[in-house]
Amino acid sequence: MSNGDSKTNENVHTDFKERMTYGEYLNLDRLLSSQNRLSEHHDEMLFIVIHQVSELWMKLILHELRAAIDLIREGEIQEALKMLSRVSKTQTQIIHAWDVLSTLTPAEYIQFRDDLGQASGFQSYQYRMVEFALGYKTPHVLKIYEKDPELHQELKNAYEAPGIYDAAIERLVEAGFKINPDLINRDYTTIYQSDATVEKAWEQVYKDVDKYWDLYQLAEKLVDIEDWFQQWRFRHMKTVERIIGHKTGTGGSSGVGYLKKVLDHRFFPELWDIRTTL
Ligand code: HEM
Ligand SMILES: N[C@@H](CC(=O)c1ccccc1NC=O)C(=O)O
Repeated sequence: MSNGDSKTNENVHTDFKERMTYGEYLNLDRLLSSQNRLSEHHDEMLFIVIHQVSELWMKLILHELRAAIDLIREGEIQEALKMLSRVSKTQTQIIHAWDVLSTLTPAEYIQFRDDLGQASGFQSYQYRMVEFALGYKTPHVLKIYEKDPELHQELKNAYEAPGIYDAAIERLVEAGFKINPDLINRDYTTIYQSDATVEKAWEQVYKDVDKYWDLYQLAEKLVDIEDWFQQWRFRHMKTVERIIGHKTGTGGSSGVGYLKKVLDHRFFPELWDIRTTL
């Protein structure tokens, strides 16, 4: 029998866990020493924190989206819906960040803008991963990361993988709808184009909600996510307009003009079109 002097590995682990502090668990040392201002300007702290908070929320969104895509592909719609609800709630949080950032005036921002060099949100790889998961695959985006092979590979994998809408279309096929065969195992590196057979299928789902309850709920969750995503894009564009007007962006784009143009893109086009045809 043990006299209590020798501890098993499990006990050592438990002891560490018991002594572990809040700060250790959350890695706060690293998290809270990562707000390194390049200028002496007071408002640069706001600028950094808003971006970091947004990136943290994007980390959660990606975590949930990827798991949801896998579950949809496995036919576990109800479990996926729970994750997608969390995604859209998180999107509302990121959108509220724009209210805080709007307190930054053009006169304040211009004082540290030059210090940012060519850095730009354009380079946010998590943002691109979210776009990829939602099926928006723009080839110019991959080039940005060519200098970092590991990251480039990770993005390329996400670029080549089916997005959430492809997974939803697989479910339509599985439910017995006649879907254009070109869409099955299509080249996922291309941006999805609206398709008449998919539109017909969604129309049926919305006309017979009781029969297709899971698909109907999934469709509405996708609409939520696209809606909030577009609202994020819109608030970004308006905040940028209010802070830098029509100056060109540090990332080399035309600025507001570019951000307005991106707003034209639709992720799940048929789910919007059926609102008219129903
Ligand atoms: C003062 C605040 C901000 C300004 C003036 C600004 C400006 C811009 C501009 C001009 C672009 C176009 C690319 C370029 O040429 O640089 C851009 C892209 C982008 N920004 Fe911001 N931004 C601001 C805040 C933010 C914040 C808080 C985020 C959150 C992470 C963000 C994320 C992005 C992303 C993801 C893109 C790429 C959008 C796309 O390609 O569709 N930006 N931003
Ligand atoms: N593109 C912005 C700069 C900017 O906003 C930015 C710079 C560095 C890191 C993140 C940024 N945020 C979003 O684009 C500009 O043209 O002023």
